[in-house]
Amino acid sequence: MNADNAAGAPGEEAVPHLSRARLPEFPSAPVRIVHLGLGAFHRAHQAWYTQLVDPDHEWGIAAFTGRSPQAAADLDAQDCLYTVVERSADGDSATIVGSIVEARDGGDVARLHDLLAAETTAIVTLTVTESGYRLDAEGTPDASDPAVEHDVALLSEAFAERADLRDARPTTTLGRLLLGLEARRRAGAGPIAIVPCDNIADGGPLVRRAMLALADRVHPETARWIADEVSFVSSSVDRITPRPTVADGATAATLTGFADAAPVVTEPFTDWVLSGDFPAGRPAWESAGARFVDVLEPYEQRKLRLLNGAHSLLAYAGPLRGHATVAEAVGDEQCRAWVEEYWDETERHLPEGLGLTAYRTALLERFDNARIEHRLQQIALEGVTKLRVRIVATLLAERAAGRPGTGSLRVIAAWVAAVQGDDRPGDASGAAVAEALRFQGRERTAALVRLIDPRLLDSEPDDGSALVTELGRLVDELAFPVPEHPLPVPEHPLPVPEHPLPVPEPVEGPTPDDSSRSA
Ligand SMILES: NC(=O)c1ccc[n+]([C@@H]2O[C@H](COP(=O)([O-])OP(=O)(O)OC[C@H]3O[C@@H](n4cnc5c(N)ncnc54)[C@H](O)[C@@H]3O)[C@@H](O)[C@H]2O)c1
Ligand SMILES: O=P(O)(O)OC[C@@H](O)[C@@H](O)[C@H](O)[C@H](O)CO
Repeated sequence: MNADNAAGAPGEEAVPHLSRARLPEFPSAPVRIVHLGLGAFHRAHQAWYTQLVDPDHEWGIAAFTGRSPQAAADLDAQDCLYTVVERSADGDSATIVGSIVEARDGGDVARLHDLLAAETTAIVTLTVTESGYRLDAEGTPDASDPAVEHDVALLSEAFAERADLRDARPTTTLGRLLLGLEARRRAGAGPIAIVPCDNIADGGPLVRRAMLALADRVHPETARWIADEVSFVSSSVDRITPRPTVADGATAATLTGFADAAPVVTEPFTDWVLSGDFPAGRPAWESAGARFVDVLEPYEQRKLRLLNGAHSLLAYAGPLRGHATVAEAVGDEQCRAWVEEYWDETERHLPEGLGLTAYRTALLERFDNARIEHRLQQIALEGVTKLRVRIVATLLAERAAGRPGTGSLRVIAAWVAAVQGDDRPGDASGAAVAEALRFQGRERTAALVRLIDPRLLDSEPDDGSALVTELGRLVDELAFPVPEHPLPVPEHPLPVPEHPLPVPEPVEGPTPDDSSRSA
């Protein structure tokens, strides 16, 4: 074995790296799917489903990173093979996955161009995080974001001049996707499906509107082609997949016998519900349990509001009570009671027939799995966008029904407490959060709420005054909790001296008032 292609300290038996030459059962399939956002979740979910349903190796994935090229380099070094470790409360099992056949730096726009211009490419999936779409509260590309404006200017020039698009360097996800779609239009390569797989609501129509708005600003002819030829598919995705750790490589090697620089650890549970058309074909994902439905909304709302909403609650309230992971936080009776309170409230605004009692029980079991080390710090990132998606609808509905919405308000209160703390969670809206924090007291609270969604204040009869008061009370309660056990009362009260302390005799002399008189 070549020493360059094996892991192990001197003296230890070397563990071979994953490679297709060693594992001929994983031949490279031709690329038919392009993925944007090569992170842990894509590897544990869409790529895993694709492998399960593609025994003849017809559906290869070319995956692009979003920001750092590292994940692409790590995967590329092992022929894009990697290990999915399924971690239940009882133990681990491993699967090697080979459906990703090309891993690229997201900046390699020329390759993205060529892949989308190919008729054989049928699907683009995305997992670039909620804030990676760079949308404002109305769901249009955020015109106050300099990166969005940079791409609009750059692509307007490139599209108008019919320049070689391979030379253009847009930096945003939607800008890059628009370049790829223009390449497809010019090549006459036909229709294609775009499938956002992030935790966003109504993802197909949302990304379609955003894409059309962007294209309309850049080149209206391209916008018309997208409206006619591109299908935007909504999907609700679920599989808890924490950020990988160094220890995961060792686990993967023990389970498979291969060293792996890009393993993922995930829970056994998985779910994928999709709605929309695939005009150029798709893998039979339903054979691995994915469901294709006409109306996605109920499944999506159940998942985003119950699972992700509770995750956000734990992510902000948990650390205030000393917890670092989901399992630790949900094991705390107080946090669990807050989750139940939030769920009771959320349930009132979910459609019937979704088996919510069983769903909640199953969620608690999944959260309780302490072998999945899902760090609250990771979930706490990007609170502005996440709370907008996960919490706002329930809170608006509760307030409209004349109820306080305490369970949902508490999630926002916990976020307010977190962003006011020393270790503020990272956020693409960080500058706006910092701006809001320049205010004090009620004004600060109102400015922070307005960032999440202005309707939370504007839809209130008193312009949100009572809501801000209630929020302030909840923030105080979270940040300065009343001790659960009041300070102990000594069993034997301090003895009262039998003889009171002697009162000193008055001292003779002038008082301050006397001084003027004595002068
Ligand atoms: N991890 C999970 O448990 C899970 C489950 C369901 C859905 N998801 C969805 O998948 C997303 C990604 O999760 P992950 O675990 O793969 O995260 P990750 O950090 O491992 O990967 C995220 C990917 O998106 C890219 N990215 C991040 N911010 C970006 C930006 N602003 N612009 C462009 N690209 C950007 C990163 O470079 C990376 O390629 C989540 O945000 C969520 O919407 C995750
Ligand atoms: O991945 P994020 O950062 O969008 O959100 C963190 C978690 O709430 C989320 O990843 C869940 O684990 C996931 O949605 C479960 O399917």
